[in-house]
Amino acid sequence: MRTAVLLEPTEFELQDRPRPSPGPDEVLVAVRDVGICGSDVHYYEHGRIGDYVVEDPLILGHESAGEVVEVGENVTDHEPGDRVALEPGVPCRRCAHCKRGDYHLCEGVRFMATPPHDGAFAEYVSWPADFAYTLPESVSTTEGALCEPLSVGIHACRRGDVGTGDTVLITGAGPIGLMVMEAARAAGATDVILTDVVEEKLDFADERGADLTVNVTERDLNASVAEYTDGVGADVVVEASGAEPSIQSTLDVVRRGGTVVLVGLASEAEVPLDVLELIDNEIDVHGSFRYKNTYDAAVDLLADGEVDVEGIVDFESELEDIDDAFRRAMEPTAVKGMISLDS
Ligand SMILES: NC(=O)c1ccc[n+]([C@@H]2O[C@H](COP(=O)([O-])OP(=O)(O)OC[C@H]3O[C@@H](n4cnc5c(N)ncnc54)[C@H](O)[C@@H]3O)[C@@H](O)[C@H]2O)c1
Ligand SMILES: C[C@@H](O)[C@H](N)C(=O)O
Repeated sequence: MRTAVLLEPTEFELQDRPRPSPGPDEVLVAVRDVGICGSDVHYYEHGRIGDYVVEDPLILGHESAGEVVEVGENVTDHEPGDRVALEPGVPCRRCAHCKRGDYHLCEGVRFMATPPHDGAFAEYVSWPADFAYTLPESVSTTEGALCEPLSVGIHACRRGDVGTGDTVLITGAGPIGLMVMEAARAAGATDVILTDVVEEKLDFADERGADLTVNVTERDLNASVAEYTDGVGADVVVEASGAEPSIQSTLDVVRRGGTVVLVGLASEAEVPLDVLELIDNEIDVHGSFRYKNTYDAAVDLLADGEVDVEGIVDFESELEDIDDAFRRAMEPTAVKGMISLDS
């Protein structure tokens, strides 16, 4: 099968590798669509994310969907021809975190495209059947692949307990910020504010229905939020940029008694936050790591037309053009690139 393998930073090689066989509890999936995520781009550029280092050639790509072509002997709920979205993180199922239901926190998780585990820029992937979610006729495999970033958005909104009538401020209008906007709307938020430092990103967020966008390089965020919320502040602030000044600004724009959800990964592990402000204003601060139990919800939201994910795709490429696609994904105005495979 054809694969795109990252040999070292900025160097992909197209390789033919043996097609995998499904294990007894697995499905073999002919991959159709794979999104390019910021973490793929980071591995491509730098060869590492924190402690995760690409030491051996690695297949990137963890936002994927395709068609089942073969099933293992124990698999009863999938059959060849099913179109499925693949949840990329498979936990050990046995540790304390898995047993209490926090399988996304499993320390033995096998997460696609996180070294040393290969991802989905390949013609075929063999994957546990219970981490493959059947897509109804109305949901495309592009949308199936984008269940992954949508899941990050759903989980962040669940962590922030976003509810009916809420005003949600999202810092960072990249794909994750945009997916948080979709999930927040689906959860009942009536007012969504997005910030960014790139005007084109905010124009795009406007087109997608943001109620207010703020370019923080040009306008004072506190004043803009105060004006929009009559001085109250946002009910929930979801930080989706990873930029230190943005993380610090969250406490200034959340309302007293509100919630801050940190999704963006800061380049520095330590970011000063005013704990007295946090205590005085009784602000809940939550980390949000990947997701759990979101794929069924994501597929249902897509089937019901409650969210739009396909609209964030700004370019598509073939596997053979993966180098160009990654270079394009690195442009500051790029939002979401997809690699399409036709087996
Ligand atoms: N916690 C998780 O599970 C999880 C999952 C996926 C991604 N992430 C992280 O979430 C963040 C967003 O992901 P993405 O793929 O959308 O990244 P991205 O880089 O495409 O988007 C980030 C956006 O933030 C904007 N930005 C930069 N500085 C800013 C500032 N000071 N204020 C407001 N906006 C600013 C950028 O212009 C960009 O549009 C990244 O840090 C990523 O690593 C976390
Ligand atoms: C969750 C996923 O999208 C993220 N990029 C990660 O590797 O954790």
